[in-house]
Amino acid sequence: MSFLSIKNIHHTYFSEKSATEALDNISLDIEEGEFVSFLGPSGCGKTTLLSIIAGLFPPTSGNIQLDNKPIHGDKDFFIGYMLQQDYLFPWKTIEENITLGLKLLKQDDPESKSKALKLLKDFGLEDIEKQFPKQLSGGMRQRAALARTLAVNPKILLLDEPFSALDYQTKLKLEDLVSETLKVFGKTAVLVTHDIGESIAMSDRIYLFAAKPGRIHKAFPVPGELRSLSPFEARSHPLYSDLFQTIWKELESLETIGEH
Ligand SMILES: Nc1ncnc2c1ncn2[C@@H]1O[C@H](COP(=O)(O)OP(=O)(O)OP(=O)(O)O)[C@@H](O)[C@H]1O
Repeated sequence: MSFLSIKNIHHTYFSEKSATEALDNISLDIEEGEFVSFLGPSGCGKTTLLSIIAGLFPPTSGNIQLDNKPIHGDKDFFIGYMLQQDYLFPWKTIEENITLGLKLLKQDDPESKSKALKLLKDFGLEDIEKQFPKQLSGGMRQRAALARTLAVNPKILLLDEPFSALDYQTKLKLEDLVSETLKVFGKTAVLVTHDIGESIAMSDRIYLFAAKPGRIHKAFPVPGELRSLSPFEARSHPLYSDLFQTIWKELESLETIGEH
């Protein structure tokens, strides 16, 4: 079985007056160390699926397993979440924020702590470790959030539009840092994004979702030539432009279908 195995997931949100079918028969497999993106128009169920992978709630039906174990109810599973907002604790220093997860999990042995502090250094945060989040730029705060997420050594990283609130230059730099770090750590990751370019530059595979109900429209493997480059370098490769055009046309066709 694959590292993350999702089989025939359906999800419906029920309220007193209505039922919204958010996901219709989603099946996909992600191998350990792969980087996969969920791309698609608003409301196509990307965040719902990411939340189910995170174990925030179970799907209405279907099966999901991580590392051969069901996700729900298994407290050993370790899932790192990185969001648009950094959610650092404002009253704690950057160093305290990064080591906090270790304390909560009672993993703050000297070795884990020194690994966490090394991340701080690797991410260029060592000079500001005693500062508080509000003293830092958005890019620095996201770097600290990434270090905090990796410090607890999660099995999988779920990235929900983590770059979308940043200015363009910072976003490109952070994409490179995240991509390089995940390759070095061999981490499995799922990125939710609206940005076609970002999904091509960072992923091994892209799932394009369609809406109403949310479903996988098509999967696009990213050519290996791009995977050996940094996201920044990948953006100027001809294969990047080819895939961009292909996905753009598919997205347009989805919108046309939606208009009728
Ligand atoms: N808590 C909820 N209760 C009811 N309906 C919901 C809830 N959360 C999401 N939905 C509906 O489920 C569908 C999928 O939503 P979801 O947020 O997963 O899509 P998305 O692709 O992540 O959208 P976006 O890109 O805008 O964030 C939408 O129709 C949305 O309105």
